Amino acid sequence: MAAGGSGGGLLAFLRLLGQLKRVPRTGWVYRNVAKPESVSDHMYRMAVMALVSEDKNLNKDRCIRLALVHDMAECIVGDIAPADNISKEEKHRREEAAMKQLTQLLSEDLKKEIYELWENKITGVILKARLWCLKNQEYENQCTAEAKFVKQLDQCEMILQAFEYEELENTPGRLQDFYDSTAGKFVHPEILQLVSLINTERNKKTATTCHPHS
Ligand SMILES: Nc1nc2c(ncn2[C@H]2C[C@H](O)[C@@H](COP(=O)(O)O)O2)c(=O)[nH]1
Ligand SMILES: [Mn+2]
Repeated sequence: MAAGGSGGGLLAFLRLLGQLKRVPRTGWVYRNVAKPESVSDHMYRMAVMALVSEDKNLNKDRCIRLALVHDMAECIVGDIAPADNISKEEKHRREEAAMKQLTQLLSEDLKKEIYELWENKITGVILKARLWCLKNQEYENQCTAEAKFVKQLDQCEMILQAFEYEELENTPGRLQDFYDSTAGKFVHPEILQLVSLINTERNKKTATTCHPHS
């Protein structure tokens, strides 16, 4: 690891990043989940989900990097959930400023690498984003197959976590809205297969609870 321009930049970057371990995922906080995971918990499993992908058409290394970077700005901005009713433009503005603050602590090469990986996260099209696409920016504006795959991992990891909370708290079906809001958003075959497995396991639990004597 090369320290950033100011030498102490790398340590400052890593300490800011460490805040992700203490940022609870807002979606669970709003639903009163007892011990909500952190943003880094979420991104770690996403990175492993990318690691175990067998799709040879995807650049797996790039997917892992995108997963590790996609919510990085939340160490400064916090975890903005749809329920916060903050516009995509305002969310992007805050996260863009945070990513600039974070990456300016690193060397020029690393700054460019990490900032460009992050930039392709905007869903929907903004003219500026299209220009970024041309410069091959990644996650923020869903330019590449890898960015689209990682976006689906983002939502798949979330519904898997919702199922696990329902199991842990023995409240089958309680977090149904996470399933409703992501319905139809999964396209990649591997992710569709994983979502199907999650739904099968989850439906068993719900069925058992509805008819405890069955
Ligand atoms: N209730 C819902 N909450 C959602 C949904 N999509 C995301 N979220 C939550 C999960 C996180 O706490 C936060 C942002 O998630 P990102 O991974 O996009 O940073 O919002 C949803 O569909 N329903
Ligand atoms: Mn995420």
